[in-house]
Amino acid sequence: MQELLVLHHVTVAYTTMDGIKPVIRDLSLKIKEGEAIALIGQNGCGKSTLAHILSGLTPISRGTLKINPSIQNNIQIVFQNPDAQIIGDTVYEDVCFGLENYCVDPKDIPIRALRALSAVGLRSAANRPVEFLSGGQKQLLCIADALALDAQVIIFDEVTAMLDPLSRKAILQMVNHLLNRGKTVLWITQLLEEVGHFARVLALQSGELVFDGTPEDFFFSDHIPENTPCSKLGFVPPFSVQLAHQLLQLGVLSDERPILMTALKDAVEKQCQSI
Ligand SMILES: Nc1ncnc2c1ncn2[C@@H]1O[C@H](COP(=O)(O)OP(=O)(O)OP(=O)(O)O)[C@@H](O)[C@H]1O
Repeated sequence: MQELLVLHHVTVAYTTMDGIKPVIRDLSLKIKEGEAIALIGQNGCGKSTLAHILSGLTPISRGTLKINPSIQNNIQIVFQNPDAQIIGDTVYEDVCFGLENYCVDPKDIPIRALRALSAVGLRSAANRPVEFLSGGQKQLLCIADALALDAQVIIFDEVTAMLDPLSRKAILQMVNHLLNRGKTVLWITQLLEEVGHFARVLALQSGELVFDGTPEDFFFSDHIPENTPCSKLGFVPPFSVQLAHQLLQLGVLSDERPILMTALKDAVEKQCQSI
């Protein structure tokens, strides 16, 4: 798979009243076509800043960012705060706004807008004024805006924070669908149980990339839970991972490394069947 985004020793610093404050420190990273990446880290560690660098919204102070020409103007970001990106008066107008800005053929706009709204469950709210939407519905609308533009790379910045469990599940299924269509997804989250939906996990700490690997290695690289990168870096693993570690220690599981609750259930069922 070709490299789409390459960060080479990137530093971003802001001038504050206390002097120059680096928020991304000497970070190198390659993102390839079709990758499914979860980005985690505590509040203020620089996740959104990294997302803004990758989407060209934040200039870098030092280092380089190479964007593959095939994705120039084809990276979309869904922001943490939906009010920061909603422009239209109605739900339908908001999706159309982005399409018009990207000079999409006017005859294709209604089809693409309504298809994107259907994908997030807002088709029936197309004519509703945006101020009548709940916070979670506004977030779904922002996701529809990005879907309508059919971007090659989509960055989701903590988009499930305001969503109920069913909407969260639906969005994660939609992300899976995007990945199956070859899209590249960077999923920023504070919810470690979501990491199991992705193939690669990046962890940031004070602007530094402190882990880059598979979720399995992040949660299970050592059979002692306290020695895994997850615990050593101060993250609390999701309940399913904590339970899996206990079952591994008890010998109920042998070498499985389930992260999602569904995977844990499957692993336990398999063991039960073999008894
Ligand atoms: N324009 C700015 N000027 C000065 N400091 C900034 C600016 N934007 C962000 N910061 C600082 O950069 C740091 C990283 O912010 P960022 O929003 O990237 O963190 P985050 O990991 O996304 O946090 P959260 O999980 O709370 O959203 C924070 O300390 C923040 O205060």
